[in-house]
Amino acid sequence: MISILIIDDEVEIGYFLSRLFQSKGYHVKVVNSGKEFSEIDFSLEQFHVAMIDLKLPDANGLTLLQNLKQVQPTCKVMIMTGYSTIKTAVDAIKLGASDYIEKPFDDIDLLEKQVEKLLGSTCFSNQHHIEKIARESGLIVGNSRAMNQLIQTAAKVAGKPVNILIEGETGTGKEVLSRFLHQASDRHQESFIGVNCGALSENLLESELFGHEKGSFTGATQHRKGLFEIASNGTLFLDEIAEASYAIQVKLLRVLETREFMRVGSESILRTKTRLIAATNEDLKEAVKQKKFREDLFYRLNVVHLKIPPLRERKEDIPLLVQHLLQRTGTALSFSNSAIDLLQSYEWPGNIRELSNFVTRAVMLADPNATIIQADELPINHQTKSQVVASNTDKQESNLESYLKTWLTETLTTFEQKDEVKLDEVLAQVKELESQVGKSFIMRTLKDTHGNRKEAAKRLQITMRKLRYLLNEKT
Ligand SMILES: Nc1ncnc2c1ncn2[C@@H]1O[C@H](COP(=O)(O)OP(=O)(O)OP(=O)(O)O)[C@@H](O)[C@H]1O
Repeated sequence: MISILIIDDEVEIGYFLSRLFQSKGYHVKVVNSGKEFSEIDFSLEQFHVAMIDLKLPDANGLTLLQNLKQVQPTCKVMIMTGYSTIKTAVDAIKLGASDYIEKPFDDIDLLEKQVEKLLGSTCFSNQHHIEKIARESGLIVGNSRAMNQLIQTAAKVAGKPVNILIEGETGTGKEVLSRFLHQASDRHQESFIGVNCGALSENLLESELFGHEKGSFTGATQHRKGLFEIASNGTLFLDEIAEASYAIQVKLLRVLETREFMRVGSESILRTKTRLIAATNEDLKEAVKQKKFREDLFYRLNVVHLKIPPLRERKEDIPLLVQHLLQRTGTALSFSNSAIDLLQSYEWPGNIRELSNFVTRAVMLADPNATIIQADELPINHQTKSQVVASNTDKQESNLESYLKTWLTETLTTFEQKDEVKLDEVLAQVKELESQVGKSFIMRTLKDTHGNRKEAAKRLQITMRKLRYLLNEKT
């Protein structure tokens, strides 16, 4: 693990730097005086980079630099000085420092870059750290250039105190990416809380976000903290932000501008330090043009914009994703190369969520004695490359016909049998039919709308809530 030593008598600076570098997964040791420095056992602790303040109350930074270089010659040293002159900087560099930086730190980017540069010349790389966090967040980066670039950018902005807007079709991994951003930030030990703006009514969403006082509305029997309060030191993920009503948008804007809010039914002002990540599967800019989304809120949220490409545009990621999804089911099964080829020829309108459901079903249906799932066992009705129809067991889209036939045969057989029939079971079958028919229509429409759920719900004349319900997702 990369180790960084900070030597500074200003406790706040030590704290700030340790948070900054700990959030990158580095080990950080802070000492506040020459005395504390002399107490370090360098035979036990190896440092890759040391940041030394030139002015300490009981020691000269240049002397500490020399002492450190004697015991750990490979450690790179960055001098920090509030009284930077070319002379002291040149002196420090002559004595073995690799770089210097002026205090106060106006440009944290520059500071990070300078330290990364020093680390780059040691044996560790930032890439290693990004991969570790991605793994911990359940995010497979894959082999595509687009995803790799996206994750590099995400890693760079994760630690910055800026709002982030994630855009991507349904199931592309917006929530997974936001978890990665949280994990890669210095808030990773605080809470990460997500809320789906489309899944709650306006009143419920307001109370969920801001909390409420006892008696503020019918049913408010207790006072309740809102997510801006609960996740004050952490990250708040607002999924499907375009679904937030105009009134909620106004309230969100106020919190983002002032960091202040009030619980429903209260007049006391509360403060929040929540870091906000919003996600949308529709073009928010377009929603602004159509006056459905507030422009001022859009600009507040869109400080950093991360767009996740749909799976059909990064099919080279499918092998690694499939491997991950298989592991997630706990199976030892794998897919043959031709099976992977087949999966890569499908368009996946429901993106990784659809792929994930597909893998789970393929595992469930696999021959119990098999170790490899072959292409011809896959429930994909493969017509022409890149123009695949759909899966039988998904019972979605055009295979609806075969599902209906099977359903009808099974139901008629039950009807014709003379033994006792459990009507409840038959009715459960009818419910299943309703759900599968709904799902098929939705999947077909999602394909037509390129994954735009709102548009799909509009075309099918159902609410977003119903759409999600029929897809067996969050309600
Ligand atoms: N890069 C990825 N690596 C591994 N799994 C992923 C990745 N992206 C998405 N998934 C998986 O796909 C499923 C959908 O992901 P997620 O909920 O993050 O998508 P979403 O874009 O937020 O969906 P929605 O628009 O419906 O809210 C989850 O099971 C998630 O674990």
